[in-house]
Amino acid sequence: MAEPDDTRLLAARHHEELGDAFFDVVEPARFPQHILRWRNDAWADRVGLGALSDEDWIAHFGRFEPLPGSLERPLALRYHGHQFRNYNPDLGDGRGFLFAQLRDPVDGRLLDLATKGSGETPWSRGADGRLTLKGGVREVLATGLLEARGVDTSKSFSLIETGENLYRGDEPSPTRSSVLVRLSHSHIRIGTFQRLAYLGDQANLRRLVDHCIRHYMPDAWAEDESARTLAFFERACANVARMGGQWTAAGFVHGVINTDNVTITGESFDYGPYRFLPVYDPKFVAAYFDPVGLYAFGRQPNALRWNLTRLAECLLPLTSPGRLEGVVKGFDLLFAEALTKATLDRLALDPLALEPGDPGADLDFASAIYGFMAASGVPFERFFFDWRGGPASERRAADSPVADLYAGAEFAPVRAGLLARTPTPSANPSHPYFQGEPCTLLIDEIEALWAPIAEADDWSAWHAKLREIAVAGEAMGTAIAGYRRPSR
Ligand SMILES: Nc1ncnc2c1ncn2[C@@H]1O[C@H](COP(=O)(O)OP(=O)(O)OP(=O)(O)O)[C@@H](O)[C@H]1O
Repeated sequence: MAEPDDTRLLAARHHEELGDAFFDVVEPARFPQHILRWRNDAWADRVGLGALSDEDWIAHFGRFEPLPGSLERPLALRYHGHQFRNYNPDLGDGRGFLFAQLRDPVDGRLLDLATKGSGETPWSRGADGRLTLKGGVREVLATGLLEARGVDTSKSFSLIETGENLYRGDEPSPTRSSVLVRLSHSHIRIGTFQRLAYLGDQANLRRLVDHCIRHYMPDAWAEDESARTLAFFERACANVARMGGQWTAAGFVHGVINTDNVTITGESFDYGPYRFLPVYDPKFVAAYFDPVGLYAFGRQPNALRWNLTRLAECLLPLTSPGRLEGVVKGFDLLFAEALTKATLDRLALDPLALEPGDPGADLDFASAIYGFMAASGVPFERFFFDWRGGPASERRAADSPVADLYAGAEFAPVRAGLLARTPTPSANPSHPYFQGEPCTLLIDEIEALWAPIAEADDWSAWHAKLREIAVAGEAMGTAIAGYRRPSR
């Protein structure tokens, strides 16, 4: 068995403690090939796996030999979910499993290493249990740019091409296969609760609430079950609101906000048909299979509130219905505050805080920004790039290719708000990144990165983009470390 020679790996096995009603032990697929395409060295270093050789990396993340001290066998997790508002009781990890758990040595958070495309499970529903290479390539890009834009997202930890031919309706087929490993702060989905509520399994519902509090929000603990269930729900709402605010400020359209795709920690994950916005547009829809725009950019907060309402319903046997409803009613304000914070973070500006504890001026400022973006059609990322650090970038913004948009009367309140605030230390206006162009990932760019891989197995443009994303993350103070080549 290949072993990491870095002793910092803090392996854990907490999911198993929930009991075998929560998962099925499964076998990984045996792939005909293992070609390492991406290893996330920055995060691997952080969690104590950075010293693995490529060979050992493939043994763990392509053949799924257990990591020492972690799970002995992979666990396909059980869950249900509303998909586009239709309840589906046949879900569960159909092409993935929980491979390992570990503690982040820096902040102590419990992290999961989980897979996508690792083979069939009892929940595959007749499908192949695989992930296309293009799907994996897109997910690595999305997670990288979201991290750079300050979104709490799962990290793409490993991508290995696996040498099979797959058939898909939405890709020219046959198409290449891959297995992805992601690092995430829990995979406990709203759908994990829904399954227990559907089965009427109150004992396990209680166990799950207590497990979530213990491992993901220990400050919510209270002796009284009703009080701690409510505190758990409040934390989950705040986490999900934070994620929604970060998505909006990042110009990100997730595309499939089903209850099996939202976790109680509010860490963004599952990157299928996602898009980044070219310009601010509430009607923008990412998924071709969302004809009515249920998950359009401007409807993301509603979708998240709807998800949380489903979570509240699951908790009805454990706490007061009226108080759960009160928390749901507070979601819109939580979201507005989260969006304001995420917007200020993206601009690296301190809040104005005219009155202590009164976020009013900052909320108004965020509204003015998005109002301006909608009315002017300024390219989404351009605005944040031009104005990062507010007054610290005023001169640079005057030289922007869209400077004329900043000269109109509609921009005046935004300019005043920008100039009234103090840049934070992470504004970093002299970083070389801000002398170049904003880092974007629009759909045409993604297709152009994929084309040379598909046509000539040429990965250079994809790696160049990942390097560019890493530089953007460094400039914006969001990256934990720089890019390193994927194989050595
Ligand atoms: N090719 C496939 N084979 C088996 N199951 C699949 C396949 N594609 C999707 N599924 C299952 O269908 C459901 C919805 O798919 P979705 O794409 O939202 O999830 P996923 O990306 O596979 O997993 P996750 O939500 O962990 O990111 C999941 O239960 C997933 O496991």
